Amino acid sequence: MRRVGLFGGSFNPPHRAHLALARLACDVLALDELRWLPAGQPWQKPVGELAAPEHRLAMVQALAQGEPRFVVDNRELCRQGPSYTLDTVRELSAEQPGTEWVLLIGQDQYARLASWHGWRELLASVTLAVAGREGQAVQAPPTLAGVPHRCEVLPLPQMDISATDIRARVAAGLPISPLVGDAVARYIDQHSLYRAPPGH
Ligand SMILES: Nc1ncnc2c1ncn2[C@@H]1O[C@H](COP(=O)(O)OP(=O)(O)OP(=O)(O)O)[C@@H](O)[C@H]1O
Ligand SMILES: O=C(O)c1ccc[n+]([C@@H]2O[C@H](COP(=O)([O-])O)[C@@H](O)[C@H]2O)c1
Repeated sequence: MRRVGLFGGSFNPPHRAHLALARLACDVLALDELRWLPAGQPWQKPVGELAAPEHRLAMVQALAQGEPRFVVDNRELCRQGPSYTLDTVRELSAEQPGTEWVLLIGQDQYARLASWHGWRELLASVTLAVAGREGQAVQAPPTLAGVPHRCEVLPLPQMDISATDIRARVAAGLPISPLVGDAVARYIDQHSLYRAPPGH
């Protein structure tokens, strides 16, 4: 059976921890393909400083280029309304029956999974692959106690990188290439993204 990784995010902007997580998942989980899925409306994120869909798509393409197993999928950017992962999994399952779907998330999202739209059906439809984040080891949250689900742990070394911090650094005029790579840093600079201080 084909095993395909699904990696959704606001990617505002995408950064090196995302890339490390995606590469690690491909190798450790022997994925046939990994699909990057930038979210159109990440409905649980505070609105405001979200770069336009075309910018986030271009940055993901820049970060993900050159890896044969990576596919950048823009379906959530094209869809109206809140981006629900369950909608995407349903669509993909209809397009590619007989595929095992592996959903990549960080521990921060695992902890909140029971707040996602249709989370019980989602958990029945995918295998989770979870990476620890900011010192938080992978741990099933109490809200999922007693809920059967498949979960693999991704042994990602701790990477203290967040898109929030990167946006703050851009606004403060600090360098970000080590955090996002040269191509994404150049894109952000050329399109004057994230220059206003957060909250403005
Ligand atoms: N440093 C990291 N280590 C492990 N997982 C991460 C890391 N950064 C992001 N992720 C995971 O990648 C996915 C997409 O993340 P997202 O695009 O929201 O980036 P972010 O850095 O968390 O953004 P923001 O700071 O704006 O909240 C989420 O599942 C998140 O948990
Ligand atoms: O489906 C949902 O209800 C849902 C709720 C919260 C987050 N998600 C997805 O989880 C991924 C990471 O989200 P975020 O907010 O950390 O960028 C992204 O693909 C979101 O669409 C999905």
